[in-house]
Amino acid sequence: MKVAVGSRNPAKIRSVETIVDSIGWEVEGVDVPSHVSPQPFSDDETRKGAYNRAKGCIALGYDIGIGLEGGVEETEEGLFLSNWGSLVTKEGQTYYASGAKILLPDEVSRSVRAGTELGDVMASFTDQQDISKKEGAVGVFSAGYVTRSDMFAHVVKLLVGQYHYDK
Ligand SMILES: O=P(O)(O)OP(=O)(O)OP(=O)(O)OC[C@H]1O[C@@H](n2cnc3c(O)ncnc32)[C@H](O)[C@@H]1O
Ligand SMILES: [Mg+2]
Repeated sequence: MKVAVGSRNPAKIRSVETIVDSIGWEVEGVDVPSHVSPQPFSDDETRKGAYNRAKGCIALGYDIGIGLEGGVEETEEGLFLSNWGSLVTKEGQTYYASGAKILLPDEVSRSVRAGTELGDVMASFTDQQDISKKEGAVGVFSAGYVTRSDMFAHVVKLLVGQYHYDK
């Protein structure tokens, strides 16, 4: 089974590898377009980005494409992190799962609303350039209890699990 993750971000690739290694799926990280803005601003946009990435993998000839997308969602309480995943098969089966959500601190939300990508805001907030490829905002603001890879690994379990339920 040739499986691709629609991203070169090691935090995303690792989260898929962790889950599918044991079922014998080979995984590659590939560059595909999300066809949404670099910083999605709603659940819908984030979910679409995940789906488009998964479809992009199928267009490249893989049997299964997995798309993982990070975004934010405005609520009455403030700006929440929003994460989505989608798994698409070459036969056209499509699955969705969303990831954990946490409220972002005001200081971070202000910069994101003003137009800076969350990854860049987090890089200056933590003084670590590649934080989005490591523990991510979710890791930082959960004191390391749930890293970006942990969070996406849960999404991938939900995706692969739904796929297996159907088989
Ligand atoms: O290379 P890709 O796959 O695009 O990986 P990315 O880190 O840019 O991730 P997304 O496009 O899915 O996320 C959109 C933006 O939100 C940022 N982001 C989302 N979740 C994050 C998190 O937990 N920590 C840091 N940045 C995050 C991310 O860095 C981007 O600026
Ligand atoms: Mg991105």
